[in-house]
Formats: sequence, C-alpha cells, structure tokens
Amino acid sequence: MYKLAPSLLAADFGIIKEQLAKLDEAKVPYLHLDIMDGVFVPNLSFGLAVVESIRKYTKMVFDVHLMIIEPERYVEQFAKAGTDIFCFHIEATKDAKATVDKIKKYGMKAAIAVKPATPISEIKDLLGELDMVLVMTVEPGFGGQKFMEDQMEKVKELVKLREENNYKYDIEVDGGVNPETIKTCFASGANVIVAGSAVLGAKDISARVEEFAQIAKEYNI
Ligand SMILES: O=C(CO)[C@H](O)[C@H](O)COP(=O)(O)O
Ligand SMILES: [Fe+2]
Repeated sequence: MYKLAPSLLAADFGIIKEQLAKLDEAKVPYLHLDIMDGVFVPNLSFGLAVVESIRKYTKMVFDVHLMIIEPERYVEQFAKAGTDIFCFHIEATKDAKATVDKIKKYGMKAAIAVKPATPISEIKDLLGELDMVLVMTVEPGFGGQKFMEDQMEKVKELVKLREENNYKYDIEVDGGVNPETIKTCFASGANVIVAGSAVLGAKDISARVEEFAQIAKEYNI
C-alpha cells in the first residue's frame, strides 16, 4: 500500500509546528526523520530532543532513518521518543540481527537501509524479519540530490524475493524523488516514498501530496 513519507530535513525549522500542521492537513501518513551523526555521513542533522518534542504535535507514523554508527546504542531512546519505524543502515552495525531483535523488543517496526553501493545480498538473511527495506536513491547525507535510477534494480530484486519467499516487507525509496522519478519508483515496485524537497519545498504542499497520490493510483500502488 502506498505511503508518502515527507522528510523533515527539508522543513523550515523556524516554523516547524505550521509545517507539521500542513502535512497533517494533507493527510500524509508518515513523517521521515533523518538522523545524522557526522561520522556515518558527512553531515549533522537533529537528534532525540527534536523527535521527542515534535511527537506532541502530530500523530503521523514516525519513520526514523538513522544515519549513525552503531545504531543499536540508541534503540531504547528512540522508542521512548516516539519512534514507530526504526530504520538503520546495514553498513553501520556489526550485528544487524541483534539490532533487529532489539528494535522489536522495544515495540517498533524494524527496517534496514542500504547505501547505493551495498547489494541486497548483504541483508538477505534478515529479509524475513523486516517490516521495511529502504533502498537509498542518493548517497546518504544530504537532501536535494539527484535520483539514482540504477538503484531500481535493487527494488525489483526485493519485489522478486518477497514473492518467492512470501515475505511481508514494504519497499521504501529515499533521495531525489520528484513527480518524474516517482514514476520509475512505482513501476519498479516501491510503495513507501520519501520526499524532502519535492514536498516540503513545494509552493503548495497539499497539491504536491495529491499529485503523488494520483500517480500512485495510476500505477496501482
Ligand atoms: O536520507 C536522506 C538523505 O540522506 C533524505 O531522506 C533524503 O535526501 C530526502 O531528501 P530529498 O527528497 O530532498 O532528496
Ligand atoms: Fe532519509
């Protein structure tokens, strides 16, 4: 089922309450929260305090994308801050299985992200336990980058593996998604769409959300 996850990274933090209200008005289901540590990626964003404080203002599902090393250290804190989906990078941990188990123990949905150079074979053994897989369509670290079309091969591979093994995960794409590139995402089989600049940077947020929803309908997603 199609879900839009606007990325807070593209929001104007000075008017964050108004921005959240606009997303709620547009009936957006997920909010994508990019957590960066300046080590796993060459950028810093925001952390637990921001997640906890905005949790009070919206009921959107919090889809937290952790671009930090050893994400297992923060599972409990993110659960307490109101995270619904805890998504970590396979490249950032030595024990992905233990991390997935810990995420579930704290009542969250478990997702794994793969950088553009990481093949799906790296997470193959865990696919049966995941609620979502995130295929990065840019190098993680910054919003507003160009969509990497070649990553659609991984989306298609995930669709195939899900069918063959009766797995249940959603397939999320993140980076450079706009009204054009969203079409190849749907055509390849992605159903959870992260969009920062294309949604929060749009003149009319509701109109952009509606435009994406119409395209999803055309592709039966
Ligand atoms: O994880 C990310 C960057 O690492 C962001 O979620 C992503 O870049 C969204 O921004 P945009 O839609 O503007 O590309
Ligand atoms: Fe992200």
